[in-house]
Amino acid sequence: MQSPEVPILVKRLPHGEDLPLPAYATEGAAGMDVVAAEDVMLAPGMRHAVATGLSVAIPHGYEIQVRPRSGLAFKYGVTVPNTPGTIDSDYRGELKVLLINHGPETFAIRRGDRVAQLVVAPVTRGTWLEVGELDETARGEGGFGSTGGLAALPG
Ligand SMILES: O=c1ccn([C@H]2C[C@H](O)[C@@H](COP(=O)(O)OP(=O)(O)OP(=O)(O)O)O2)c(=O)[nH]1
Ligand SMILES: [Mg+2]
Repeated sequence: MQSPEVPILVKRLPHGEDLPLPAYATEGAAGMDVVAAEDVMLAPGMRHAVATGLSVAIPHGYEIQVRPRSGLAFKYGVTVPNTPGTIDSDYRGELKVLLINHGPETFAIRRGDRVAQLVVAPVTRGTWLEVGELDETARGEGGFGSTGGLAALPG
């Protein structure tokens, strides 16, 4: 089955003019890999908002989520601290990829490297209905491990 496609307006900024647009690496990929538009030396523990050289206009009712690439996280400890980053449909500034280096070594980002992936997603907005009492449930106020630890559930 074909996935629905959402057209997104994209503008290349001067420092991103020669770079490829974010692209799906395979037919079934959920995210488009996005490349860095700058060189960055990311020392251990440091963060950086990596330029992509792109600004976008996402249709109303959609967002773009900026997610880490698992390969960078697993091999180097380099990930997105605000994952999933949110690109609002009304944002017209440069799309940036926030990265943090949790690894022990400086991570060199070269212009053109695929640093994260962009997932286009529908947005569901809520409205508040204020009440005095909420309905009772079996869970109630239990949370944060209330159902037990890592072992399988009994039975
Ligand atoms: O990884 C990200 C996250 C955000 N943004 C841009 C697009 C987004 O629409 C805007 C605001 O993001 P967010 O709402 O997460 O940040 P905030 O700290 O709440 O800032 P603001 O007060 O501007 O909403 O910043 C990025 O370019 N990359
Ligand atoms: Mg915000």
